[in-house]
Amino acid sequence: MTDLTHGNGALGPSGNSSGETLEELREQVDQLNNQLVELLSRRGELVAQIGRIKSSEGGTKFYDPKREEDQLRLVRQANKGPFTDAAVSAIFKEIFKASLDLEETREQRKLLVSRKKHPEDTVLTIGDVSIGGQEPPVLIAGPCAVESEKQMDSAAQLVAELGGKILRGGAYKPRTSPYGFQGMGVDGLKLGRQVADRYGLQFMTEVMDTRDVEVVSEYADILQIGARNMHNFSLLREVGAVRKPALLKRGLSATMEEWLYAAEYILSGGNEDVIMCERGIRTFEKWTRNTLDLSAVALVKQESHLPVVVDVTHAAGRRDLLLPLAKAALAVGADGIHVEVHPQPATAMSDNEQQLDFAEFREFVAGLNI
Ligand SMILES: O=C(O)C(=O)C[C@]1(C(=O)O)C=C[C@@H](O)C=C1
Repeated sequence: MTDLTHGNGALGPSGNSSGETLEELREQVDQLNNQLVELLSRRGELVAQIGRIKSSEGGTKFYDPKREEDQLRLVRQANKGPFTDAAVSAIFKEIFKASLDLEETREQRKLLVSRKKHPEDTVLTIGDVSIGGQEPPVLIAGPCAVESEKQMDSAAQLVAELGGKILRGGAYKPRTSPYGFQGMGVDGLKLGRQVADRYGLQFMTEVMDTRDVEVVSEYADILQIGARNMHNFSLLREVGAVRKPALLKRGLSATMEEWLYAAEYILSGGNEDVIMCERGIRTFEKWTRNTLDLSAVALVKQESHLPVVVDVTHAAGRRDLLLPLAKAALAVGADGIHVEVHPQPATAMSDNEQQLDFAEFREFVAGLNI
């Protein structure tokens, strides 16, 4: 039925063609409402049975868009007015939504990232490194970008010497300018892998594109998802489909809820090994590049069972704040610290304002005492 007019066209301004009074008409409407509620209850009971069948077959996904579309088609065919097809469809969509709520139990509606679903801390084991729970905090360090064998080798040697466990280094760089250094790509992945193995470290590197998830997984121990990609749901799904731990940075302006939902994308794909990484958020403050949100660290640790680390390098964008921020992060319960170190920050191909040189890194680690 297609009716684009508004109102009850056939009736004159005085309204009533049957001669019934307002009260009589309202009484009939009340009776019909009762019948509609009764029909809705019967429908609800049937749908709840459908839900039980789906659960008993091991299903966790109750939403079935095709079934809803088929029903909407039949409903539109049956519609003889006066409501428009669009109006009837909207009513049925609400019914489907309420029906879905009936099918999913409270338990099933809890997020996988939530402590309500998983009360114990998740402790990730990556090679010989454990992160989360009561494990001592882990140091993740290395250059912003993989630039050369010499640069990576010297950084990795120092990271290992000072007790770092995870070597970082970007082979694909998300740069503000398309003319900035974009990273060494696969050659950078190979270099990072070789050097990490040489010093007994795990290798973490960023994956930016769904098309690279496979090759990055081949060389890296941890897939980093950068802040700018936290909302890239295709990438999150792709990382959810692999069996490699992922470090998920919080988006520049993401709320804690959005950040946790982003992690939920990965967990719901079957990849349960996610590390949350707070790296500062955009605020009105200009003296720091970002504002480190320590409450997010404490709160996400309360709400979620996943390990949380803090990237102090990007949090403030200033070397002089790295140590106090790292100490504060550990004090509120962070499971690790992420920091960038480069043999010659001044000539680094990216982030030369923020990376520590070797002497500063030694001082930082000594001060941190982890
Ligand atoms: O038929 C189903 O599979 C149902 O789950 C029932 C129902 C419905 O209300 O009709 C509910 C939600 C689904 O998205 C599709 C249909």
